[in-house]
Amino acid sequence: MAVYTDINEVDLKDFLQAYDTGELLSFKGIAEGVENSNFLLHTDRFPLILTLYEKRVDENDLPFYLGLMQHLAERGISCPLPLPRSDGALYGQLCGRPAALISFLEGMWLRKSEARHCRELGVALARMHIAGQDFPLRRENALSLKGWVDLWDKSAARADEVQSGLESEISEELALLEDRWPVDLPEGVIHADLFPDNVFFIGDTLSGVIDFYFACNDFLAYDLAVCLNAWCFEKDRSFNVTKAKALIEGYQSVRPLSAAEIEALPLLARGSALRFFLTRLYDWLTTPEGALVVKKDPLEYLRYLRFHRSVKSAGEYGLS
Ligand SMILES: Nc1ncnc2c1ncn2[C@@H]1O[C@H](COP(=O)(O)OP(=O)(O)OP(=O)(O)O)[C@@H](O)[C@H]1O
Ligand SMILES: N[C@@H](CCO)C(=O)O
Repeated sequence: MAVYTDINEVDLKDFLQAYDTGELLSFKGIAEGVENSNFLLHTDRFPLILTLYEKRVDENDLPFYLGLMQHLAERGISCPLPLPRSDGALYGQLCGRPAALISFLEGMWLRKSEARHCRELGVALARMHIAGQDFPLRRENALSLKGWVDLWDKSAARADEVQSGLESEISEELALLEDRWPVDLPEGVIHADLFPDNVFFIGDTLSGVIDFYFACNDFLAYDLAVCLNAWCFEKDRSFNVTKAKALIEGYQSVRPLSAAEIEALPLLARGSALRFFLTRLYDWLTTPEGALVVKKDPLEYLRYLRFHRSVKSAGEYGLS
């Protein structure tokens, strides 16, 4: 899954009238992803991805997400390019949902990544941060401290159903992060969800980045912390320092980190682990049994959170 909203040919053809796509030849739902409904369209001119935006995407944020993709693509970052409608708008409405067409990117996401891929990822992330510096729109990170507190307020009372002791452990963690969260690190536009399934490779070469629907303005080093969690733990949940070192070295080959960013990395990694723990926990507790969506395991991120809590300095991530 993810096709939450089904579409039919008549509605789709009507929607496509506002675009210059050529003739629709076929369309099919894409099973992967958990947030939005995605379809692959073939026209007599080019393949396209159609996305219908679901519960977590606020329509007011679409100009930011779609404008950002356009901005980055114009600066040579390989990411989907939104196709404008003939009236210039970057999205329309289909089956009662906001919907956009974006270019199809070649490549596949890696089911098993190696340190060399993490290095490429680091390079691409830093290039993206630099290309985003002059993006004129702004979007606060709705899933930073305040968002974490809101999510926790909705889940805390039932957290011990998932693992005993969670309620007190996470409450303490949140209080600590609220107390110590950095205030003055370099900021910019971040992707904020750069998991392996959002990064395409052709062979060993990174071919593109997708899914900008959590992008926002926040600390640049926080994006690196998201990648440390999403890319540098093995299936047995052990931390792979070789991958972390490669990721950070790749990043620093384009954008060197300041001393303050390096010092803050373990704390940022804790925050990032907590962010994904909390969204997963919320979904775990609220998604009805039998829903056609893969529920991601919150406890995976609890493990990562505990790991970073034990880290004394960024040297443990392979930084020399
Ligand atoms: N521009 C694109 N080019 C090629 N394939 C794409 C593109 N955008 C999306 N896809 C395909 O659709 C799938 C789901 O896309 P995406 O990750 O954006 O969905 P999502 O529901 O927002 O998922 P999640 O947030 O869980 O990663 C991708 O794994 C990929 O197979
Ligand atoms: N990448 C997220 C899901 C999509 O936002 C997670 O793994 O929890």
